[in-house]
Order: sequence, then structure tokens, then C-alpha cells
Amino acid sequence: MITVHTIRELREQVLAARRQGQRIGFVPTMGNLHDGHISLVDRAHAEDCFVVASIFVNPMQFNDPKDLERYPRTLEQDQQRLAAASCELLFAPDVKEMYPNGQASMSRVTVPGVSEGLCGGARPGHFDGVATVVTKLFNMVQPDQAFFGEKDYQQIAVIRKMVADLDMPIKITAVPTARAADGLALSSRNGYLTAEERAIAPALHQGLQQLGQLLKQGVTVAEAIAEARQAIDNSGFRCDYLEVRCADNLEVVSAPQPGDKLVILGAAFLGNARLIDNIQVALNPHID
Ligand SMILES: Nc1ncnc2c1ncn2[C@@H]1O[C@H](COP(=O)(O)OP(=O)(O)OP(=O)(O)O)[C@@H](O)[C@H]1O
Ligand SMILES: CC(C)(CO)[C@@H](O)C(=O)[O-]
Ligand code: BAL
Repeated sequence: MITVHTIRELREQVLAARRQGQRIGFVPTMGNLHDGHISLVDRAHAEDCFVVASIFVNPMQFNDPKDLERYPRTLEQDQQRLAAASCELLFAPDVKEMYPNGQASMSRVTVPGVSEGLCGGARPGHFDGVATVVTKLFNMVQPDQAFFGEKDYQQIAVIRKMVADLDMPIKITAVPTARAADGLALSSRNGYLTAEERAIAPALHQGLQQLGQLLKQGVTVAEAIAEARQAIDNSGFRCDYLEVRCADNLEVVSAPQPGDKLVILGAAFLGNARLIDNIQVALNPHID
């Protein structure tokens, strides 16, 4: 695997791959890689791509400076993991390369609707930062296809709308969430948990599953959310949000109908970590 740190070198390497007739598959990340990230690389290879990964802890998407400062940066270890997964090219720019004139006067990309509420509500400006840096990265890499994890469900909705609205000729592929054996969604931020908190952490996923079961049993959305929220909070988490939305367009669902495809999304604090997770639930259609 080749690692490049500048846009110029990146373009040269991508051009060389294109000249060999390769399809370019892009896996953007913020590093501190785990098996969830590697599943994106594997999927890109499965779709016959020359895989370009990026590692950039994007300051523009962090609304909390402390969160940005302590975000784990583990480039050498990440390079080894990517090389072991046969990733072809890694782009690891620094902040100056990405924002040479600073961020304050930067043009920004805003994706209305799907970026509002949920993580967009809890982290003001977050999705403008994500949409802007992903646009820049897409323009630098010019991939045929880009791969994103379903763990960040709202992020995928934002990217899909952005690509459609702005006519970006890139296929967006969503990859299922990789989980630990006890159900916890893999995340770089799991590294902030103490051993005691790590033992509690699967309670977030369990709470989402409980909410899904209650909806399938016909319990109202408001009651199901209240019960699952209580269970998550009782485990030691502090819920940030817990919501039921339409899986296709993220619209709020207050009275689900048989056959509806829903997504249950949650974010919750545990010790120094704020974890997110989601599950998709299909309500049984009526059988006459
Ligand atoms: N468990 C996972 N399964 C599948 N994809 C994942 C998983 N975790 C992260 N990803 C995906 O990897 C890409 C890069 O994510 P990122 O580098 O922010 O990792 P992360 O572990 O989600 O970190 P964070 O702690 O910031 O949430 C995103 O598309 C994200 O959805
Ligand atoms: C897509 C992304 C790499 C943009 O910084 C980031 O939001 C992430 O890691 O999910
Ligand atoms: N995976 C989402 C990136 C972030 O938390 O900023």
C-alpha cells in the first residue's frame, strides 16, 4: 500500500490506477481503524475496486473542541491494518493540506432536511462539516463508488441526498454495522470506555432491540420509546436521543403502519463516550 499526504500525490496515484482501467472505490475514515472500517475496504474489493482509503480527523465536523482534541490518532497502526486488508492507496492529509486558508472563510455544503435533528440536532454544524469535507474528498479522489457504514445511518442519508442534489457521479454503498459478539457496534469511541463501562455498553443496542420488539407488538411509538429509554438509562447510559424514523427518508414516524420499514436510532453518553447505534425494523404486513 502507498501512503500519500498531499492532494497532488493523491491525484497522480489515482490517475495511474485509472489509466490501468481500474474502478476507484473510496473509503473515507477518521482513522483509529477497527473491523468495521476493514469491512468497508473488503466490500470495496468485493465490488472490484482499486481501494483508496482516507484518514482525516476533520475539525469542521466537531462541535466540541475537547472531542476533537482527544480523538485517537493512530496512523502507523492504521497503515498496518489497511495494508493487511490489501488496501491499495491511503490518503492521510494534515489540516493545512485540507484547509490551507483556514475554515472560517471556507465555502460550505449544507444538506437540508435529513441533516436536521438526531445527530444534527445534538451536534450543531456537524453535518455541514461532514458534507463539506466529503465533497472536498470526492473532488480530490473522484471515485466511481464510495462506501459508508450503516452505524452512521443519518450520515449516509446526508451523503446520498448531497450526491443526488449536486449531481455527483458517484455510487454510494451502505455497509452493515460490524458488531462485537455482545452486540456493541464497533466504534473508535468505544476506546474511551473503562472495563466496567464496556460491560454496560451493549445495553444501547439491547434498548434499540427492545424498542423494535415493542413496536412489533403494537405498542405506541411514544410508549415504546419511553420504556426503552428507561431501560437504557437504568443500565448506566444517559440517553441523548432515541427516535423512530422512516428507514427510507428519515421522516419522523408517530403512528407506524403494517409493512412500514423503520429505523430506530439512538445516541447515549457513557462515561467519557457518546455512542450511537441504530437498527432497522420491518413491521409485519397484515395477513387477511
Ligand atoms: N461498526 C461499524 N461497522 C461498519 N462501518 C462502520 C462502523 N463504524 C464505523 N464505520 C464506518 O466507517 C467510516 C468511518 O467512520 P469513523 O472513522 O468515524 O469511525 P467510527 O468508529 O464510527 O468512529 P466514531 O467513534 O467517530 O464514531 C464511516 O462510514 C462509518 O460509518
Ligand atoms: C465520512 C467522514 C470520514 C467525514 O469526515 C466521517 O464523518 C466518518 O468517519 O464517518
Ligand atoms: N463517524 C462519525 C464521525 C464523527 O463522529 O464525527
